[in-house]
Amino acid sequence: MGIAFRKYHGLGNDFILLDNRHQPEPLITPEDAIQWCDRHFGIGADGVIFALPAQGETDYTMRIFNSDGSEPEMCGNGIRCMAKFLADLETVETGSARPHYRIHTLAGLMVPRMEPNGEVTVDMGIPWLLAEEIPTTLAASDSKVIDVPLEVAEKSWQVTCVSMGNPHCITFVNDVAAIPLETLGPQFEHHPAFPKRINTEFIQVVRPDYLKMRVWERGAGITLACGTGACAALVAGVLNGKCDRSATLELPGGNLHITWNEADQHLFMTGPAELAFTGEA
Ligand SMILES: N[C@@H](CCC[C@H](N)C(=O)O)C(=O)O
Repeated sequence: MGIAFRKYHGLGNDFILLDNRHQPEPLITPEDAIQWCDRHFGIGADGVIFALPAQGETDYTMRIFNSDGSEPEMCGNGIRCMAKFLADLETVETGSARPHYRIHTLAGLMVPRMEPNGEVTVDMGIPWLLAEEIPTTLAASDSKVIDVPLEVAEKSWQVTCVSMGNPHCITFVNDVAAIPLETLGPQFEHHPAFPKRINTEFIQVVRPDYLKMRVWERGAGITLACGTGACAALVAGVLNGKCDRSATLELPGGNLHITWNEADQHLFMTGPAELAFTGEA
């Protein structure tokens, strides 16, 4: 007997979801995840997500392995997919699903809420901005990293760093389509200034409420969308005076809507989460 899985995606950022609610340890190893995520020899995905038992005052716990087997702290598109997965499981089991979930992650509490149109809005918590929190050596540990120079591929880039629990390095450019992401991405990811590696977003400001984004993800490479990256990019845009606190982020896989509340500093992300197919591996 194999392990049953369901594959979901958020704007083409795709994940294998496992019902791990009966035991606290992930059903498969990081090595298995590498094999399962392989697009030629496996199921194919950007990561594997485990719906685990609750911790503390939460409903469930989420863990994720990237397609290279590393374990990130958080995943924005993934948590929308996890909410949809849980709602689908609960509907089969009890005939109805909760309108929202309190989910424990390595980045703290996240709260996805189901929208009437099928999209999911997630309270992503508060961004972390200090260099030691990212982490990066680009500034003193208790300083923010806003519009500082970083040497990559024999060029100086002005970068801003934001942690959404996981680390992001954001660069504003005139034309995202002109960025050679395949060659630049790995050089940002493995730059010695980032001891835990980094997710890298290139952002083009079309209007203060509309940004275009391309992303190179730590542990996964080029993906069609990144939820934590879109949140980090909006925060970087606000910190650099380039965008509004509420904006649409256009990614290769589609659009996300992000709002950074002034009152409590929480970020809210709204976007789709869809079932692609189910199987057994
Ligand atoms: N695609 C995700 C982020 C997944 C984790 C990332 N690769 C990391 O290592 O931090 C998202 O939608 O946020």
